[in-house]
Amino acid sequence: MEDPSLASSNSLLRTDVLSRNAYLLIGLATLTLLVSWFNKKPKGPFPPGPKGIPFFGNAFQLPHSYTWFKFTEWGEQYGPILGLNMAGQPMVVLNTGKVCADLMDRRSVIYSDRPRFIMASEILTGGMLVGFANYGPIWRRLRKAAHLGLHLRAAEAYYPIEEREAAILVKDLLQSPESWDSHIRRSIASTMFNVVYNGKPLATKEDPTVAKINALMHRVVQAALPGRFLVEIIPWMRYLPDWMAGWKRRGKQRFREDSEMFKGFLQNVKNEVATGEYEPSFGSHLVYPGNPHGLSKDEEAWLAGIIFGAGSDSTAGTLGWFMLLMALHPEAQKKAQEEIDRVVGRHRLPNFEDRDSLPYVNAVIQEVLRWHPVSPLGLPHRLMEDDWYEGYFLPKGTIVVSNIYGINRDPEFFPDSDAFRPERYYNEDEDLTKKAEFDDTHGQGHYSYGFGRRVCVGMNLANNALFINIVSILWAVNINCPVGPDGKKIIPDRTKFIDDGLVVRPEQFDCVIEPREHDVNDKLGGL
Ligand code: HEM
Repeated sequence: MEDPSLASSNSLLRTDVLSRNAYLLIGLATLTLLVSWFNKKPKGPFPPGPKGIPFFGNAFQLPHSYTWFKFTEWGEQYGPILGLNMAGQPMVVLNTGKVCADLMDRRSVIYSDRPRFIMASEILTGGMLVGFANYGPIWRRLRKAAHLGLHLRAAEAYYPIEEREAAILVKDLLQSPESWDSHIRRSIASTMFNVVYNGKPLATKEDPTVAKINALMHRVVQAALPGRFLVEIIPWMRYLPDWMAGWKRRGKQRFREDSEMFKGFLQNVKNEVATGEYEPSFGSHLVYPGNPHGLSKDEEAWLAGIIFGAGSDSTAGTLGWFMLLMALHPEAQKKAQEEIDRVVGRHRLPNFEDRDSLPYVNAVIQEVLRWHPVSPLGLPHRLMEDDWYEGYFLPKGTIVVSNIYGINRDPEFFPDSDAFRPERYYNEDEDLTKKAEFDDTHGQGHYSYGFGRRVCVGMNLANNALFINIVSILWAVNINCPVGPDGKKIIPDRTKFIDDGLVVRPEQFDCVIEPREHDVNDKLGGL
């Protein structure tokens, strides 16, 4: 979704004061790039990759969608570390877990920066969007505060919110199963909103507050796309006075409005904390007097808002893949349900205390995350110093992309990798008491949460939300493919997806959701 207030500045050639001179500026940018290109003397060989065209290199060879398939294909041809030239900007794509871990985990001290996003990070979000922030003092403060509120133990404080929302989701699915996607999105938005700000469950996924935060996230992601703003190619334009640069003026105005919005949300939490009567939330942890994170008021407000924004669509998108995979794999669904019935019984909804006794359900969750990560290429890292790896020279400033989709399907670690097989998370005789080990996956068994110091800071919260929703859905309902007039199953196309720039989720598909027992609704209690 494009923000109309910024849209007028989105194209490179518009009727802005500057756009009249756009050709001149593009010429200047080209000249600058050419000069720096010819002056560059590489200190060693750059990793191999497809041959590009003069000056633009491989910039026009990347497809607009399914990029991860192309990277996987190139990886098979050129090796685990693929070198690309994006019009003078060196970029490497890492195609195995080992290379990702060697560089982004084990050398994280120089692989943890992000590429510079002038419009998206510096102007629209004042440098306070933790996921885009450069590796420096602001990011360190934000990340530390985020970690304090979301680490494994801290995330347990949000169990009651997650259990309540999962129960509401089940009730909604039983009432109007055809709207399953909306129910999932409402439930996760409500979970994340309450985890961050606390309050009441949200009534719909179209809640105006949520819609505003989502719009901001989309605005930022759109602004980060290559070619959106000329300033990304000619960085000195960042210093043009506002009266000369409409795009900058409008961006700053947006930033002021969004800052006010986020401060308002957090003020409500502050008011509650001041009364002494409040439920713990990420926000209450941030504003609690005496907390040691050292954030400014603006940083606090932005961190809370962005945690909501980063957590909602990613978790809901993963649940979308879960629904698809359950419709496609009734045998795995049945096995998980049998385990749940054995451990939990049929008289109550599952809860977090059941988790350790449900190894097969946990394996289903790992396999969903592995099979289709919502962020197939993660977020790009940027190399902060010259580096050497396996005889290749990687210059400072290289953009480093992890092909998470491809790595999660590396046949060496995940044989028959296209198959949905939760059993792969157990040892060979599929003894559910013995977990299989997967090196360098931060204990996850897949790479979907990224790497190094930039690894997803919300992964514990995401894993918790996925567990309680998945186990509750499987306890309550069966998910099946619809049957056509010819009596045959209508199988959803597992290769179709929506990529909205933030997450990749399956294209809308029909499935039949039915209660596992006629009185399942009565067992949900007084919701
Ligand atoms: C299934 C759900 C999720 C997936 C698959 C996912 C995946 C990712 C990935 C791949 C990255 C980039 C890591 C890197 O740069 O190497 C990331 C970063 C991030 N994620 Fe998640 N995420 C999920 C849920 C969440 C949740 C629930 C939250 C918040 C509570 C969250 C907050 C963040 C933040 C703030 C960053 C930026 C970290 C930084 O740059 O320091 N994510 N996530």
